[in-house]
Amino acid sequence: MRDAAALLIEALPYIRQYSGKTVVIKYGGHAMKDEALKDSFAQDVVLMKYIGIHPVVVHGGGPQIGRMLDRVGKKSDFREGMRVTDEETMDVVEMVLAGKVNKEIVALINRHGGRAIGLSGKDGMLIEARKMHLFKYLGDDQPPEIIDIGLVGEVERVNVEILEVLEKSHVVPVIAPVGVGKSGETYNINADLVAGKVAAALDAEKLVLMTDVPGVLNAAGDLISSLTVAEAAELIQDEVLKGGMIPKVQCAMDAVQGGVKKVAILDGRIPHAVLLELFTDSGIGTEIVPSRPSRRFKERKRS
Ligand SMILES: Nc1ncnc2c1ncn2[C@@H]1O[C@H](COP(=O)(O)OP(=O)(O)O)[C@@H](O)[C@H]1O
Ligand SMILES: CC(=O)N[C@@H](CCC(=O)OP(=O)(O)O)C(=O)O
Repeated sequence: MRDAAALLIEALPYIRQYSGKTVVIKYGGHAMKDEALKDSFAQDVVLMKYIGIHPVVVHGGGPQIGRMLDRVGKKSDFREGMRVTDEETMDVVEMVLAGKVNKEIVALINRHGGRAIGLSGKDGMLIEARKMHLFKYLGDDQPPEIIDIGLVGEVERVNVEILEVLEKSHVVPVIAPVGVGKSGETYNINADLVAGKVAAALDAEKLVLMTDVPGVLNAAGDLISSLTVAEAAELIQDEVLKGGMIPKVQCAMDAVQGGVKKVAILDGRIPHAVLLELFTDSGIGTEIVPSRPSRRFKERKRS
């Protein structure tokens, strides 16, 4: 009993810090595997809202899209963590993200006593997007090769009006990473990138990116508990970060530089990962900070 009281008291300064503030949570497709974990995530979100924090959920659904593409006989193809998206793939992506996955998370939060509402980037023109191009470096003497990855978008603008209205209510917004272009075209956007832009547009107190590894790992596989923007850029350049971890860390860097106070990448396989990160002294996962002039970054062993 005394332990429970001590735990609540440990949480008190953090509850005071976050109460009345916005926390954006990116809920990745890989962290949605297990029913008990999904329940603990929904409980965390509901508890946050009840104690006066404004949680905003941005979800992924990469594995779910992959399974649906398999069922219709289409292969998944990725470049630098981005799904190559032709028109047929875009239809499947929108159906899975804005339909099935979004409504599943909304229902989950509501089942745990919250009031969630599902939005895609098209609702209220929430996420205005433009086509993304990837550039491949071919040497100093040549222009880079432009890689066309189809209907993949990057966020041009987040129209936060609807989110600001919801902040004043009991409703938790749950956002699917589908964007809308100037001529009404639909874009598939990496969910981490959407979460970063939404957090910056809302001037969020914290951005939490949930994934299926303990956090950012160094070349030896150890967890890096704190990472500056410059150190993160080095890890990308040295190819220590691969696949989906590249846009995740890039989004964390952008968010920090865009004014989000705190950004953490953490293990969504840990029950109540969000609460542990927000409300305990030690936190979990990797925090990304703007700079740390004098100290070397600490590393702790992956448990
Ligand atoms: N240096 C690294 N540290 C941690 N994870 C890495 C690293 N490099 C590549 N990864 C991969 O990035 C994955 C997380 O990205 P992604 O699959 O897009 O996650 P999510 O779907 O949870 O957003 C991890 O499962 C891991 O395989
Ligand atoms: C362009 C792009 O790659 N979009 C992603 C959108 C979903 C996503 O980001 O899901 P996770 O967070 O679960 O990986 C995709 O099609 O898989």
